[in-house]
This record gives sequence, structure tokens and C-alpha cells, in this order.
Amino acid sequence: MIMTPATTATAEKRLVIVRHGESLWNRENRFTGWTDVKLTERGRIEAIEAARLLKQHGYRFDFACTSLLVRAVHSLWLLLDELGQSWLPEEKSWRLNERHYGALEGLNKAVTAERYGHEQVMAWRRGYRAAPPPLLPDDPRHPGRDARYRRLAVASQPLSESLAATEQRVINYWREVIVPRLRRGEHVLLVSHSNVIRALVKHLDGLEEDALTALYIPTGVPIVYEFDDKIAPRQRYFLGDEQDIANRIAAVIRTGSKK
Ligand SMILES: O=C(O)[C@@H](CO)OP(=O)(O)O
Repeated sequence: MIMTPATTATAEKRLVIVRHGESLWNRENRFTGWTDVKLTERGRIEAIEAARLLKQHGYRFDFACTSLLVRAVHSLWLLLDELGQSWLPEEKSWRLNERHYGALEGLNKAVTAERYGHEQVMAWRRGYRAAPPPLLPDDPRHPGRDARYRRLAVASQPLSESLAATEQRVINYWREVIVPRLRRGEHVLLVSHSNVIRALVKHLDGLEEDALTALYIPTGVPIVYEFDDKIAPRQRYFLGDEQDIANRIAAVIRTGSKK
């Protein structure tokens, strides 16, 4: 992904993607997935700082979307508040939820690597086809037991997801909700999760599966996409200070080793 200064805040068809700020389980280095974990104070500040950067460069939005998980919802609300756009129409969708990490949710990533081996854990975390071990059908964390997923068809309630499966639902959302709005010239803000953003970037940039192992998404850094009339990406860049972004990416790469 290239990095350029934001000189085109008024581009006609634009999507800005922000990964939610640090969550309690990001801090503790635990697999999170569909577990609904709150932001840390640092995570709240990251969301506010992302909004300040957008504001400073003149970004405004017509529509915002996020997942059904509070770390993303609260990040969006903090962003909109700081942008002075809390009135914006917004939509929450399970399709923008983090990848379901199955039976790994709650486990420390470094401890899991000791138990299953580093290679296996990296295949689950950064590979494309490997799905983590699923939840058992009677697990109290089964999505069917959670009120927010009650209207979701049983076949769509995951017990674990590979990145490929995550990509499918994310692309459905992209095609059904975001593309029509971009075609109308709307500016869309999407606040979501690491693996949702990796899946969407793979799709938009036409990345090969192999390239995914090196694709890391820092928390709270706006990723800007500008599109042509056919909604093909014309430009994409991180917004912010290059060194700061490099440090944040390095911090994400280091996750996995902290107990
Ligand atoms: O635990 C998770 O839900 C995700 C994001 O924090 O982890 P990873 O980056 O390892 O895919």
C-alpha cells in the first residue's frame, strides 16, 4: 500500500476505512473474533486522533457503517463525535464483524503458539484457507444464543471462519451496500476489524493469497480509497505521519509474542 499526503479530500467517490482502536483483548494479546470486548482508554484516544487527522484534512462523510461489536461501534461513535457528524446515517452489520476465531477466542496468542506450534497459529491468523478449530454446537458462545444474531440464518452463524469465508460476507456487504452509495457520489466511512479490512483490501487491490501473510492493518489509521466511475480503485493510501504509521504496523506485527 502506498502512502501519500491527503490532497484529495474532496474526491467524488471515496471510502475511508479505519480499524477500531485498541481493545482490552488486543492489549492482553488474546484471540477476540466475535467476542464483544470494549476499547481501552488508549483505543478511545486512537479513534479520536484518527478523526482529528480526517478533520484536519477536510474529510466529510455521507454514510457510516460498522460491525455489531462494541469496539468498532464505539470507535465509530468517537470518530463521528470528533468530526461533528454524529447525526450521520449509520448501519451496523454482522457482515462487518471480525473473523470468527472459533475455539481460539479468549486464548493468549503466544500461549496458543506454544501449544499448537508457531506455523499452525500463523496459518490460522495470517493464512487464507485455514479455519481455526470451531466452537462446539453447545458452546455458550454459539452466535445463535446471542440476541443480536437471532435473525441471522443458522447457516450464516459461524462456529469458526477462515479468511476466505470472511471475505465472502465482506464482499457481499461491499457490493450490496457500499458500491451503490459510492456510485451516487457519497463519501463512506467504514470502521471495522483487522481481518475484515485485510479481506476487503485483498479484494479491492486484487492481492494474491500469498500476499496476505504480509498484510497488517494498524489500529486507528485511516486508509483512504478513491474510485473511478467504474468503482475501480484509482488511489489508496494511509493518512498520517509515515514514521508513526510504520511504528504502528511494527507493533501489530509484534503481537503474537506477548504473554
Ligand atoms: O483476535 C482477533 O480478533 C484479531 C484482531 O485482533 O487477531 P489477529 O490480528 O491475530 O487476526
